[in-house]
Amino acid sequence: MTQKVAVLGTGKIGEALLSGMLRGGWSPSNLLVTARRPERAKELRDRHGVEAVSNTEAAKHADTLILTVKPQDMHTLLDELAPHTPSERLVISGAAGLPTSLFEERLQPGTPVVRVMTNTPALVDEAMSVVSAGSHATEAHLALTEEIFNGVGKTLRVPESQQDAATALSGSGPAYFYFLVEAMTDAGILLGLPRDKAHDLIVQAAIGAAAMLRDSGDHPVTLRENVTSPAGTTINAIRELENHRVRAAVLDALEAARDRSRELAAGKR
Ligand SMILES: NC(=O)C1=CN([C@@H]2O[C@H](COP(=O)(O)OP(=O)(O)OC[C@H]3O[C@@H](n4cnc5c(N)ncnc54)[C@H](O)[C@@H]3O)[C@@H](O)[C@H]2O)C=CC1
Ligand SMILES: O=C(O)[C@@H]1CCC=N1
Repeated sequence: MTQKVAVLGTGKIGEALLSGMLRGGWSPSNLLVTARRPERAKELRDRHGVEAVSNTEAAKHADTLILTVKPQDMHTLLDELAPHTPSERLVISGAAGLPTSLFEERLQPGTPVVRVMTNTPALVDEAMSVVSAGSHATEAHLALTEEIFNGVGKTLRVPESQQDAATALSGSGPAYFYFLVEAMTDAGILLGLPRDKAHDLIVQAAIGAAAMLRDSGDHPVTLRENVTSPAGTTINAIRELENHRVRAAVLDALEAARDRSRELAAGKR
């Protein structure tokens, strides 16, 4: 049977996923999108050749519904979907924080729900999408979810109890690296480099370091030690990072992100 998949609330993440599915060979005729604004629906139709429908039409006609609205908008969407969503639909939530139990309570009894936390590198097929099953999701539902998200990068299954932590590490993770690149580029300005050259140097250092982390098989400590010459330049910088408690700041920062994911689950806006 050909699966029909609908992306509901097609913003940044929804569109990244949609474009990845199209690149991965999904036919536009098997995909539906929904959007809040008619101009956005037209944009998606023009850009990707997919049909834009209402949320209730998507619930009626698609086998799988991928919900990519903000957590704060999910309750309104579920109010709309609940009366029109048969229990055999696979519902995939891409929202931070929200547990599968919330969807199971709001939709028909027995509805299979899968929770996924992806990240914006989906736009360049380098996402990490962390996948957890709700209580009615089977191996087949997880496999279909992974097939969809493998189109935009890698997938990893975790128990749902680890999803808030995964959100802090990998959902939000790219933002920390961008923040660091921004700060390091400013440091280049401080040291007298033109901004474009500073940017190029830092971005290439980031790409090179990422490739080493992925491909060398070496531990990050070894990779850092290999850069850090006795009485050299790097150790002076490392001393300042330690003086400023950057490691402790990272631990606190990711814990704060994890805590916010839990707050979203509790419905805190
Ligand atoms: N931005 C990121 O890096 C990541 C975001 N997420 C999650 O993905 C979800 C979406 O995030 P973004 O794409 O960044 O947000 P976004 O704001 O770009 O997209 C959400 C879209 O949903 C639409 N929408 C809201 N209510 C709607 C409704 N009732 N019917 C139809 N459309 C509706 C909005 O108009 C908007 O276009 C969130 O739940 C977020 O937690 C997950 C991983 C990473
Ligand atoms: O900041 C957020 O809430 C979303 C979820 C993970 C990344 N962005």
